[in-house]
Formats: sequence, C-alpha cells, structure tokens
Amino acid sequence: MSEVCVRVAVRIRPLLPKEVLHSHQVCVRVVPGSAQVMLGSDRVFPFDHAFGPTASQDEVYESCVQPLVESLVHGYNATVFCYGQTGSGKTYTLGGGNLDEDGGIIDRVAQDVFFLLGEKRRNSDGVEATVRVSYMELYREELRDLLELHTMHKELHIREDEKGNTGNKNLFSD
Ligand SMILES: Nc1ncnc2c1ncn2[C@@H]1O[C@H](COP(=O)(O)OP(=O)(O)OP(=O)(O)O)[C@@H](O)[C@H]1O
Repeated sequence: MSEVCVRVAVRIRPLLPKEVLHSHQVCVRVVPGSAQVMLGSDRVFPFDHAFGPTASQDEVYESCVQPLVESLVHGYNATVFCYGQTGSGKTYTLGGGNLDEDGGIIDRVAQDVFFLLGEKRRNSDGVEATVRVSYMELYREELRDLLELHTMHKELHIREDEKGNTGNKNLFSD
C-alpha cells in the first residue's frame, strides 16, 4: 500500500431507472485507464481511484479497503468514510445487506476481519483479539444506535473526554 495517509476514491453510480425514464444525461465519466474523472467535456480531476458505473462492489473493496483491513490486523488504525450528496450511492457502497456480489464494504470488512484474525491466531501462539462494533446513525441532529433497537427513542449524546476522545453515551445508562 502507498505511504499516503489519506486516499480519495470517486465512484460514479449508474443512472437509476427513474433517471433514465426522465432522460437524465450522464455528465461525469472516468477517463479510460486512469484514476481521473472528466466533468462535462474538458474538466479533468485526478483521484487515487476512480470507478465508473460498471465497477463491482468487489472491485471497490479490493482496491480501496482490503489493504486497510490487512494493516488493521497488524496493529494500524484505519478509517473509511463515504461522502457525497443524497442519492449518490454512499449507503449502497457501504452497506448492501447480503454478502453476495452486492455486499458492501461493511459486509466485506466484517468477513475479512474475522478471517484474518482466525489466520493470525492459527499461525501465532497466544494471539488474542477483541472485536468491538458500534453502529450509529446521525440524521437531522438525532443520534441513533442502530444495534440497540430499544434505545431508538432515548436521547444519545456524543461526548468528549479530557483527551479529546469521542464516544457516545446513553443518557439513561449512567
Ligand atoms: N454503484 C451502484 N450501482 C447500482 N445502483 C446504485 C449504485 N450506487 C447507488 N445505487 C442506487 O442508487 C440509489 C441511491 O443510492 P444510496 O441510497 O446508496 O445513496 P445515498 O448516498 O446513501 O443517499 P442518502 O444520502 O440520501 O442516504 C439506490 O437506489 C441505490 O441502490
């Protein structure tokens, strides 16, 4: 993996059936054989990766995320986040649901983390690993814990400790 700390990938989703129905036009394309996208006919922007509408979930995961999962089990920190306007494909890219060919980044990371930890454990004596997961949604200033369905309506807060570490606390639990 490259030495660069932050890498940016752009993914162009295909037109949705309703967009095709309304004769919407594609205005952004990947420059063939490059990691650049062309907006309109002459404005070119370079990225670390550029994926067009036919790119598979697997392709995106293997190029952008899998190397990070491998470094994770060697003790490095990694963050992946999706950014874009509403309807641009963040949920599709991250989520997906089933771990078939449509499975998104979260599904694939979960599978690979346990696979790689299992391998590490088999190959080196005494290796112990703890995996913790939290799954939050911040929507219209409201924070929801998606793994705690019973606390859906309780008020959750993001708090910061004296070292600047952030975490969320269920208001009613302490
Ligand atoms: N690469 C893709 N291939 C096929 N369909 C896609 C792709 N990316 C997104 N879509 C479809 O486009 C629609 C919008 O995508 P999605 O819901 O992921 O957007 P979003 O960025 O999460 O939007 P919001 O911010 O409003 O939650 C969905 O119907 C999704 O299935």
